[in-house]
Amino acid sequence: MTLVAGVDSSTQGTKVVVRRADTGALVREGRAKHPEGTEIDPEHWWTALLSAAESGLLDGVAAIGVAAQQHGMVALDGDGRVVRPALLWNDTRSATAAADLVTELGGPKAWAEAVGTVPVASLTVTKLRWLAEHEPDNSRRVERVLLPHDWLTWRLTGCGEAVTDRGDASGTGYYAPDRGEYCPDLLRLAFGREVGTPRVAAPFEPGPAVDATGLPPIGVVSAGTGDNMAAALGLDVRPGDVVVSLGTSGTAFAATDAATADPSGQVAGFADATGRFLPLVCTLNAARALTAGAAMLGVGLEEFDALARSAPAGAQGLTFLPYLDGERTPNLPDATGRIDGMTRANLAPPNIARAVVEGMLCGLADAVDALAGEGVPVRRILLIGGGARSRAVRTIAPQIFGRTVTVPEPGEYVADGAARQAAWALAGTAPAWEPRLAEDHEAAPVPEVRDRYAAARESLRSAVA
Ligand SMILES: Nc1ncnc2c1ncn2[C@@H]1O[C@H](COP(=O)(O)OP(=O)(O)O)[C@@H](O)[C@H]1O
Ligand SMILES: O=C(CO)[C@@H](O)[C@H](O)COP(=O)(O)O
Repeated sequence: MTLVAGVDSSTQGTKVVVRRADTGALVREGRAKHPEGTEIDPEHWWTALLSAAESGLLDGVAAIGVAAQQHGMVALDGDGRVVRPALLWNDTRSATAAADLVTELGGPKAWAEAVGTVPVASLTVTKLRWLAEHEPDNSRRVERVLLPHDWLTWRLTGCGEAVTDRGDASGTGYYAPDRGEYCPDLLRLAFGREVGTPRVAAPFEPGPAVDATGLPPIGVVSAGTGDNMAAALGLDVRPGDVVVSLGTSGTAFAATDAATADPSGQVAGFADATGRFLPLVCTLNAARALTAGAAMLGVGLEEFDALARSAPAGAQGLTFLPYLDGERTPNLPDATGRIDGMTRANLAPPNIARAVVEGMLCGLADAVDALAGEGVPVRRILLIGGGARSRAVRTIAPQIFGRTVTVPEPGEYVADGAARQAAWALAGTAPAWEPRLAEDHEAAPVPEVRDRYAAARESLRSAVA
């Protein structure tokens, strides 16, 4: 029995799955947490990977792939040491740098045409500008910039050649997914000079063997990819499927044959891990809005869930804007959250819990609309990520999205996608893995919840403009 492994090194933790290469059946899995914060020494990802893989988890594995949170800036000096902790996708300090870069290139349309995406603080290119402006000494030492998954793959393979894939590269802001090329002019614009970038491997290219102390011998390391691209691969998405992932970030994305270039900046025109494209909308506030809501009410996630389900649709008039960590879509990095519509009659824990779930989902329903506005067909919504484990989320989602919501059985779809990439790289052909079980959730739409949310969002937007 040939085994393959997939790693998901996401914002809050590392998950590792080991699956059969022929059927995709789950054999074993491991996990470890990452420290809190929006900057982190990449060494923590490495120790989390070793810890998730301890007790022989990877013994007998023939190939491994790594998927990780997108966009993080891992800046290395000439000796391959990090010059500072990695700045993560959810670190908003480069928001001014993003706005400056948009202006300097000639506006949002120029960026959409160049790289498919209008930079916001999440993109690596804006973090390079921030580094150049705020930390000149560190900046002078930078020889190479990698993404989190590139760095982990490089460590796994003994720090030889650094490789990436077109999916993760497309989230840098200095790689054009439609042309399949880096854009040295944009690196110079952002950083004042060019820096080394990893080679972009072909989809499913088999890489070298694992060469790292603390791990067993594994013959093939695939190129890896960004976590959203890996989830698309793990779910084997088809035309018409839109994935909504409720992790630390909220994302809505689809795999398409044509590249997108949205000058409004809502839809990022990423590439996927298979040679296609992955238009994607990302919010900064998803599952952690639920944990913050539960903490505010002084209850655990299960009780929070029960409270939300006990309140009527619309939370008796409460509307929650979930911008607890600022927001990326809409681009309001300095925004804060808000609860509107409070009265003596409706200010009760069930309504607050319900409003938090509804508000978080409304942000993702806007994301699905933005994809549709770019011509992405929406025939099925697939709900995944930690937040999809909440029963309240699963039952309220069809009311907010106004359509059937399909929830695949709980699982680690990012790590699964990385494992599938590894199996594909090993065999040279697509593995025919069994489709995963899924449950359809239906409910009558409640459009007034989205109408109230839209009014609150626009009122906040005009207040900060
Ligand atoms: N039953 C649940 N209800 C609500 N949130 C949950 C539940 N289970 C997990 N979560 C949340 O999901 C998040 C982790 O989801 P995950 O998709 O693994 O995120 P990431 O990939 O960003 O690390 C955590 O914030 C966790 O609190
Ligand atoms: O920035 C994005 C997508 O553009 C995020 O989706 C990150 O890739 C982090 O993902 P999670 O930790 O939420 O899975």
